[in-house]
Amino acid sequence: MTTEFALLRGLSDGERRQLLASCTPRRFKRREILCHEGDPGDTLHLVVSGLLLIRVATPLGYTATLSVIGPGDAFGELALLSPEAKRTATVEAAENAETLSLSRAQLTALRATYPGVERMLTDTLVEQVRRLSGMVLEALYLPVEARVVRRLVNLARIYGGPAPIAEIRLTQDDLASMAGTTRVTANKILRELEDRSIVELRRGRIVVTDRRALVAAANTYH
Ligand SMILES: Nc1ncnc2c1ncn2[C@@H]1O[C@@H]2COP(=O)(O)O[C@H]2[C@H]1O
Repeated sequence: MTTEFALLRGLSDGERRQLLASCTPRRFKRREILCHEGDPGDTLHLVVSGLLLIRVATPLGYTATLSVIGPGDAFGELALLSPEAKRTATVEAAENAETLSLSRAQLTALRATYPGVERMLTDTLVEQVRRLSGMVLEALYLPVEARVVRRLVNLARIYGGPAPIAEIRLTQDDLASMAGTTRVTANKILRELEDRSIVELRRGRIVVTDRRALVAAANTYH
């Protein structure tokens, strides 16, 4: 089955074919770093397989996991959009992964020829602004329980697809940093969910055993 890339949705079939033909297939091993925060970047990656962690250094000097991306997602577009820009995050392979990469030079050539590519880059920025303002709203106005539960719902989708049970292969530290809280608080919320038979806590992973109940719990905060 071919991966459908959200980023390429607005392109015509011809434009999409041309763009994919310019890409270079790359393979990464689990724990390999695909790019470092602060480094100059000149490659856009489309994720074909595997899951990748988006990490940043916090103002207090910790490394926080912000997000997990997987097949059909893209990363690296931000540093490409401005010539001097540095990578805004470190991207690490959570498991073996494959991407299709496109260099700045290739993208520049495609931009000059295909109008859909220019539109695609604008759409990407609009999407980033929407995502970031959503995150700010959540961080400012949702209680911590809601943030943790909503993150779990999202991660269950990424790790479990349509399956009724989702095994999220992340630590409680990762979940805590994605929800903007401490491990102690995240653990307390997870234990309450465990008491309600919604999740099971295992070493280095969180198993969502009742996704329907988890979604219902997330909806109680609307
Ligand atoms: N909060 C985030 N959620 C998802 N992806 C992100 C986030 N922050 C940065 N990225 C991606 O990580 C990439 C790191 O390199 P770039 O800054 O070029 O482009 C960045 C985005 O594609």
